[in-house]
Amino acid sequence: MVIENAAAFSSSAYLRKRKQAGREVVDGTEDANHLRRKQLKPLSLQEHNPTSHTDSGIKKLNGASQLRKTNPIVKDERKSKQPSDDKVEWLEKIRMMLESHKALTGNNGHNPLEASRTIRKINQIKENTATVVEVSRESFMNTSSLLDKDQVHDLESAYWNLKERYSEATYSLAEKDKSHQSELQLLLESLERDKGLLNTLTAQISEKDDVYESRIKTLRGLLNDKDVQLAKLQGELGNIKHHEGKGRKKLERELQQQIVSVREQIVNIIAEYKHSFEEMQKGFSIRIFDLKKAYQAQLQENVVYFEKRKEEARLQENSSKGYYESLLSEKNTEFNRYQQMMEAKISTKQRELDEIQVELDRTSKQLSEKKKEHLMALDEADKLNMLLKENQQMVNDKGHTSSEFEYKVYELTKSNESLSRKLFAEESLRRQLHNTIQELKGNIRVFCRIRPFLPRERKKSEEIESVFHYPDSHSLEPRELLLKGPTVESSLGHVHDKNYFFSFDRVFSPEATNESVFQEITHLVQSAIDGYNVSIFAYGQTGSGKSYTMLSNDGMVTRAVKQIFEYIELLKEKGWNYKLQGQFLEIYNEKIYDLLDKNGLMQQQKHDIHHDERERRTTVDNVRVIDFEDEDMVYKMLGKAAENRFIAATKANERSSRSHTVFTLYIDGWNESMNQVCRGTLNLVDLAGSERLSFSQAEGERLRETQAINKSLSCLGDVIHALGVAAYVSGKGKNHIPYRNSKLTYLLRYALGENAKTLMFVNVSPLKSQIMDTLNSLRFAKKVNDTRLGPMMKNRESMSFGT
Ligand SMILES: Nc1ncnc2c1ncn2[C@@H]1O[C@H](COP(=O)(O)OP(=O)(O)OP(=O)(O)O)[C@@H](O)[C@H]1O
Repeated sequence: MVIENAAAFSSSAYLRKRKQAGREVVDGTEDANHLRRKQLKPLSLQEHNPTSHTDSGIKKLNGASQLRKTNPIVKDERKSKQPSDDKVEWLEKIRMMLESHKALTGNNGHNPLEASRTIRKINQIKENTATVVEVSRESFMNTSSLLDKDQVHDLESAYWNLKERYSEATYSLAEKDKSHQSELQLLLESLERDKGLLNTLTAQISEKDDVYESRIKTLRGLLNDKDVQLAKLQGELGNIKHHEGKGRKKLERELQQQIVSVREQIVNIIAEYKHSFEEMQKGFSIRIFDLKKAYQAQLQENVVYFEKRKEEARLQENSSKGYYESLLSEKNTEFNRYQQMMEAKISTKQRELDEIQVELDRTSKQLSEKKKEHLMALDEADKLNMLLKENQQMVNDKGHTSSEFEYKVYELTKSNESLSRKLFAEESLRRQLHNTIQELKGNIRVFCRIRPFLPRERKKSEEIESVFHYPDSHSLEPRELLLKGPTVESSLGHVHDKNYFFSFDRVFSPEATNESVFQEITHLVQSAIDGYNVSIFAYGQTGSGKSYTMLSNDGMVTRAVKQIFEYIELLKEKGWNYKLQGQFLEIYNEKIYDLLDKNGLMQQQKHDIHHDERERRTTVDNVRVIDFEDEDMVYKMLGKAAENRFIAATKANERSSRSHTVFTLYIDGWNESMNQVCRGTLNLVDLAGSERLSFSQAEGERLRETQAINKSLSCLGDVIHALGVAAYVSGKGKNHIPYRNSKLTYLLRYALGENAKTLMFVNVSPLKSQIMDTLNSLRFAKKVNDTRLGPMMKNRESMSFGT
């Protein structure tokens, strides 16, 4: 029974366990490699404490040795093969390797301190450069009113571009540093696992020692039992020797046999013990050898890997540091060059603007002198008229005609005629000067108007965050707008807000009233009275305030009509008479509708456009043109047009934002005594909503509408652009202007052109959710704004740097 137990413990079971332990080592190594390859989440440096694990492993081993010291048999047997020393030595080696790994990763692996020092350095350079950029930018912003929009825009773009590159560079360095650190952590984690495995194995070895100790104990117990049994038998044998008789011999033989058997058993137990002990020693040595080999391979691999990473990190760091430093210095040089260029431009512009200012002052002075003279002449004419009347009265009263009186009447009539001519000449001069001033301002102008938040929008706190800044709001004529754009992701995955800078002829913040806006267009209305073709457009997405600006009760249309009637009344004194006529058309799906003809509207009457090249006038077939005798007639007509528009629409609200309306006032004046005529037109256009309309989701009627709106708005942009190009190329008129590409541009052919004056309102919403539409509208308006017609702008263009 005892022998069976000992054998079962010694051979197969132990060998099976040893094999298992061997496989665990291999698995452990593979596991660590696998983890490294997979780059699992690293431990933080602070969590890692390799020394404590190593120490605890050694402590356990010492505990096992201690146990062995209490057992003399084990001690003697082990001394011959020295397994315990071997193990201690091997563990000590592993501990040293771990220590050297720790030192390697802490001091010589990829050095995070070095990387963060590099980042700090780069940040410092970046900060310095950013300060230079910021200071320069501010100084440019202060002088930006002296620059044209392209230059300011270029400067702004260069600035933002530079800023973006800096932040990308910084971000990239920080990312690299992060990835190095995480790799480092991963390696530390791998070591941690190796140490864990080592501890487990150490524990297993100790466990085996314990089993071994208890087995020895059992064998010793058995031996003791057998010794006792033997002593007892020998005692019995001694006692029997004193007995007499026949039975003694037999008893003696039996006892002798039992003693021999017990001795044999003892010998077998000792042999079995020796055998199993040798087996265990052999197995233990093999296991130690295997473990040693596996760990040495593993540690060697780690050392090679660390060395390689260290070298890679060093090379990478050197190259990226060099790259960003050279990028920064390149940008600095570029910026300095740009700064010098802009300074040169500023001083040129300053000189040019000074000259223009002098010219404007001179013209304005001339104008006010003429006005004074004109008023004095009016006074004189009144006095002479009075005198004439008095004289005629005297002649009538006295009932006699004297040649003296006739002569006086003749003289007075003559003088009256001369005064009328003078008045006419002065009015002509005023018109000429007014036009010169308008041309100096540019024949295409763009005003940007941001509508206020509506009461219902104020309830949504996420919407009322302001997306606009007004950099020159302190100025009398604010022109600049900064849009805080949508959040974007750079090519390096860096997420940030993008800002867009725009500059227009005027920027009206949400507080601006229709009255203050009209102040800025009153000169254009005056030009229409003076005989020019003037168009005022409202462009913008649905709900951005186009109709409010143009068609509301105190909007541009109402105010323009009022101004025209008041002025033509004044002109009567100067011998000018005027006839005012108007039409109101709607363009929907590239078809024209007459909003003043309800029946024609319902029957979808056909309206063809005709152009009279000589008169530079456009007429449309089957359209009602109303004669206006007073302001009220215009307002009634506007009311009727709004009513008919509503009736014509199947889905009233949608159609109103998806069609263009064109209100045209024909202003015809004549001066009989001077035999002069002047013919001006004023077009007030409320354009269809410019929101980004996707073809993919539209179908049927909606698709047609979308196509029509996109086409006509882009044609409008193309025509304005082509006019801008045509103004600067030689052989004017030869350039093709694509008026025919849409109904809107074809209808407004003479209102959009070299001698015409165009103002575009770009209306934008303050809502954050509509930022992309706002950006699109502002970009379209910028394209229009960049097109300049008129002497001043030609002059400006020739002064700018041609890049
Ligand atoms: N400057 C402003 N002050 C006060 N309210 C305004 C202003 N601009 C627009 N609104 C209001 O905003 C709303 C939308 O304006 P409006 O109808 O003029 O936009 P729209 O661009 O013409 O839209 P649609 O293309 O649909 O015709 C209206 O309720 C209008 O009264």
